[in-house]
Amino acid sequence: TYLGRDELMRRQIDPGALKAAYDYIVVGGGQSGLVIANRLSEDATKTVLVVEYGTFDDTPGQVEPSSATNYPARDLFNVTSVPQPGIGNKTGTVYAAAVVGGGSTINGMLFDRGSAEDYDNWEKLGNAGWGFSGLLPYFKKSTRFNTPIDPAVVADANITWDTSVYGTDGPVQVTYPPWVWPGTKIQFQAFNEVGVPTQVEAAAGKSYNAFWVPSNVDPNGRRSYARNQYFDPAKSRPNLSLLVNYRVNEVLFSSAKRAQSVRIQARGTANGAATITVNANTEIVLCAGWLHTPHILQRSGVGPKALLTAAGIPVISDLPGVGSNLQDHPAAFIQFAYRTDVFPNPSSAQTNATFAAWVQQQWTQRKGPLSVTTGNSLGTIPLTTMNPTGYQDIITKALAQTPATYLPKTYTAEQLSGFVEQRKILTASYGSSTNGIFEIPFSGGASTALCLDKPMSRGTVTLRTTDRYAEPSIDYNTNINPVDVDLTISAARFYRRWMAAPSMQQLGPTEQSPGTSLTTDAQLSTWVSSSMGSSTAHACCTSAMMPQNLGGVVSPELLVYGVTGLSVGDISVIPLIPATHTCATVYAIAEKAADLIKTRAASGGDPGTTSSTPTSTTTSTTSQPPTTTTTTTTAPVPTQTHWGQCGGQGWQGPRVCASPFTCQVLNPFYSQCL
Ligand SMILES: Cc1cc2nc3c(=O)[nH]c(=O)nc-3n(C[C@H](O)[C@H](O)[C@H](O)COP(=O)(O)OP(=O)(O)OC[C@H]3O[C@@H](n4cnc5c(N)ncnc54)[C@H](O)[C@@H]3O)c2cc1C
Repeated sequence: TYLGRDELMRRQIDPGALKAAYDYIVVGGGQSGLVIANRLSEDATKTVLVVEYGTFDDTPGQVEPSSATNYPARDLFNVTSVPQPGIGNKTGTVYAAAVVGGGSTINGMLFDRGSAEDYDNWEKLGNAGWGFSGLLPYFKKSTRFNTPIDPAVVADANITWDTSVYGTDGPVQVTYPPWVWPGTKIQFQAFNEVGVPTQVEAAAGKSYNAFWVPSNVDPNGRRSYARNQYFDPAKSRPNLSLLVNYRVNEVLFSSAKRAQSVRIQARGTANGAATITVNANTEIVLCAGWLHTPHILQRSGVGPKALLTAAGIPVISDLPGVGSNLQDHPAAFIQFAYRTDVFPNPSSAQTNATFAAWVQQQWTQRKGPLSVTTGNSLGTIPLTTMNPTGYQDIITKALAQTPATYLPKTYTAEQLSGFVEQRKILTASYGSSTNGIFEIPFSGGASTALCLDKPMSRGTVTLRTTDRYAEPSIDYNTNINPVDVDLTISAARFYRRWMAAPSMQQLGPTEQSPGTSLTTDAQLSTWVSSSMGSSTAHACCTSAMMPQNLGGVVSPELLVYGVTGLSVGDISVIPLIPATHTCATVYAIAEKAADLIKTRAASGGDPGTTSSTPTSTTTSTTSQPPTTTTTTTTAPVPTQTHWGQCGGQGWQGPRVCASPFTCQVLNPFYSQCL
């Protein structure tokens, strides 16, 4: 079957075979969790258990480039945000992976890094060692750059790179696919004409202006990701165990507030049904992603005191920042059409049968348009370029705001101070010519998503006080801060300038939305509200690495404040969202996290090795000891859904689906066929 159940059964450990204790327990076998589990289990004397809510996705197509825009529901949590007043009360799809390999199993395979300033900003927030120079070794360690297989495509499109900023033998394989739509070259030229030069290698800390971005695919064009590059090579290690289809409910603490065990429950079983408690000798590492790492912390008594008290959860550590500081890249969809587009273009396969046949023929050699994932070129534009005469006014406006006005009402004095620090750094980035504020993905198409890379608004992930096991409440607070609207208006006006560039005229661009009649700030602000979506699947920052007196949740060593033996190794530790798609950054964070964990274990520092009786944080579930009885998994397997491939390549807006599929626009950025 599509899930490859035999393979699934071979790979997962049986819940009955669980040991009473492991040296390390990694919560979540997603992207970061598999990296950390691999690195920790390199030491054969250390036992590592990974507990993952999802299962294996062995669908053959899931490693093909076409999977980059499918986002299969079987591999995602089913969550929707609360209505967003800043964008006309729309609710938004919440993107959080529920599958072995996590986001790396289903993402768009666009593999870029932020600019050096993005990471240096983290360091400025009190996180020594987390600037670009501190992370570069881990960007390298996680990657291996393969020379693109088609030198003709490289030469024709003038794709450039610098191998020195990638690894040579890291797990994740990175390269440029053998296809570029001809219109892309014209778009690069037009960028150059409006003051946006092309970078030679953006991954060298220069991912601003216009640049090429590789895909995380192997030389055969197949997805290279955490599951096949970090887990599969390590899966036969006797000291590494992965339990799938289990949810971690809580972390349990000793009376000395040392994280001592996790309480887990089979997926799909009723809350309050039998649970199992597994002990950790050395450390528990939370890698459940931006959505569930804060949720698990809150359920475990680590979070905002008022929230925990309302939910009847004893407070282990009052950390107001758990679940706050939520950031993503919201996107507004801008639509143009080309009257005199070059041939072939991303729509040609739908309109020209000869070209469609050629595309299929090329794909038999794993070349041509079907080798492309979501595209390989980006404009990430500094505000000083987008709005040279108005950027200073936006900065002044941001700095003049009373911070609490646009922040969640739950923010404490510490969190407000933390936001003020963030704002100082963010506004410096708004005035920088070497840091991008808006992303414009382009691959030959005329329409695209304008993605706000540095939002000023902050959202929340909040446990439901009446049902702690229900999915948490997600409030992105998209565009709640008017500065974000000003930035998006700047981006829309800049896009028009780009479309008006001399080179672009050979394509005959015509504006469709916002529409040429909308010119004033007020008109464009209405358009922003109607066209913007909350997420491009880059949510982060909900257990931020910042000083505790600024509302932080973890230290620069990634240890959770107020307890011992507990760390976070996933995307939620990011304090400020970088101007990049987040996958490559998560690999670097997880690689660095693994080194930090190993180093402190070797030095006998935190978390120590004391053991005492765990204190339960809830009485609503029943703990049962692990048994040695062999049982087969009782966790339900999601039902199969047919997923079709949407027509078109690159960012072409709503896509045409082949009958009998119906095209569903997920957000302005991506669409899929149901
Ligand atoms: C649809 C989509 C498209 C994307 N496209 C791109 C792209 O093109 N380029 C790019 O750079 N980035 C992209 N991203 C972002 C990137 O993939 C993510 O930021 C990254 O994978 C996050 O890694 P993580 O380890 O923090 O979380 P995840 O990889 O999400 O891992 C979290 C894991 O924890 C598990 N889990 C959750 N709760 C529990 C629990 N209670 N108990 C046990 N397990 C639990 C989940 O099942 C999941 O496997 C995309 C993301 C998505 C979702």
